[in-house]
Amino acid sequence: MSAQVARRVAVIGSGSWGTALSGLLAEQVGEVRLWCRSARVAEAIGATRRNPRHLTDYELPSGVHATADAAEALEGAEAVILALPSSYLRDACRMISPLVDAKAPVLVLTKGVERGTNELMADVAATELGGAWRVAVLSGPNHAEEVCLGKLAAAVLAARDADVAERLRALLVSPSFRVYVSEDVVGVEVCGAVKNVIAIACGVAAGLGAGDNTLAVLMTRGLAEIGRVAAALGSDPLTPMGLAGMGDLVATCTSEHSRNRTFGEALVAGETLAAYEERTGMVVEGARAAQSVLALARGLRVAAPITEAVNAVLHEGLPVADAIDGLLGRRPGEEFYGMAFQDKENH
Ligand SMILES: NC(=O)C1=CN([C@@H]2O[C@H](COP(=O)(O)OP(=O)(O)OC[C@H]3O[C@@H](n4cnc5c(N)ncnc54)[C@H](OP(=O)(O)O)[C@@H]3O)[C@@H](O)[C@H]2O)C=CC1
Ligand SMILES: O=C(CO)COP(=O)(O)O
Repeated sequence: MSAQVARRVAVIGSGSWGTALSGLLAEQVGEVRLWCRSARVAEAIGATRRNPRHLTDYELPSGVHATADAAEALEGAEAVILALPSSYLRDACRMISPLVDAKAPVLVLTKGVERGTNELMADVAATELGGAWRVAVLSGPNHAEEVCLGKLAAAVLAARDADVAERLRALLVSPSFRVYVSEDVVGVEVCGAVKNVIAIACGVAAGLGAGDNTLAVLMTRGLAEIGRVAAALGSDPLTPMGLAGMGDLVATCTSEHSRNRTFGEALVAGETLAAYEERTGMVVEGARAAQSVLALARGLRVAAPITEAVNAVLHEGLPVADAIDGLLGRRPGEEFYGMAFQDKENH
């Protein structure tokens, strides 16, 4: 890879974000090879320059070459971008592992915590592809629907190795996409996973007719929840205040583009998770993260009441009204209990 750009990078996953990011990368990179799960999708992109399943109005630049052949996608790739839902990340990493250059930096776009292991996505990628030093994560208020239109957005790219961060940042920066860097991989990942759960709660509240004050309370107490989990994992207390935390929380909890928020609204209207995902063809990561974030929080002995309520509604059959009663029945105490600067016994 040259100091600024690469000749070729691979994007693994052709959902909304993999599609939009491929277009963004094509501004800096000679060739972007986009791996699609389905040969039909790859062929359609080749023939029409459009992804038939996601962002269907978006015309991909000619520098993006779609293929369903993982070996072709990864051949000569100087960097690898993983744009898959959390449920499929480990299997996909295992599938591509023999094909990835051992020195290529790996950027994870997935926002979630793996179910069962409660591992963060960068850890899954590092285990399966080798080398935590070369694995970075990107997070922030980045709805694909807006990024592909060139509407101004910003993200934080976190890596343990400053050189890896700079090499990956150079691939992505553009006049419409600002990329900041951080060393706090864990904090950035916690923000991205937990905000999706809070966005479902906001969608439920909005669907029930909640006012702006209520939604602001949910977001702020959601940020406290993010902060407690992140602090308990030893991450930088400032990270939740940044693009991956507050920035993405606000975008996801308020945007019409958010699957998590609109799923919350659909749930109140009577739609199931399976029906929503089937209808939209997209993932609601917060529904999965509700379980794994709760398990993580319990293991760390930190309170995550909103996550607990969302999990109980989605996975334990608790009626929404009872979940709300449970949240409102909690006594409001110290605003910042359980944060880094407080005694851990207060969690
Ligand atoms: N969309 C966005 O704006 C953003 C998304 N993210 C994160 O990026 C990650 C990817 O999300 P996104 O691009 O939106 O995905 P989408 O919700 O748009 O699409 C779902 C993706 O999952 C794929 N898929 C479905 N079943 C399988 C399977 N069995 N094995 C492998 N892949 C499968 C689909 O493939 P197919 O197309 O063939 O059906 C499709 O690519 C998520 O973690 C999300 O939170 C992060 C920032 C922004
Ligand atoms: O992470 C995202 C925007 O930054 C996408 O959020 P949703 O998955 O809720 O659409």
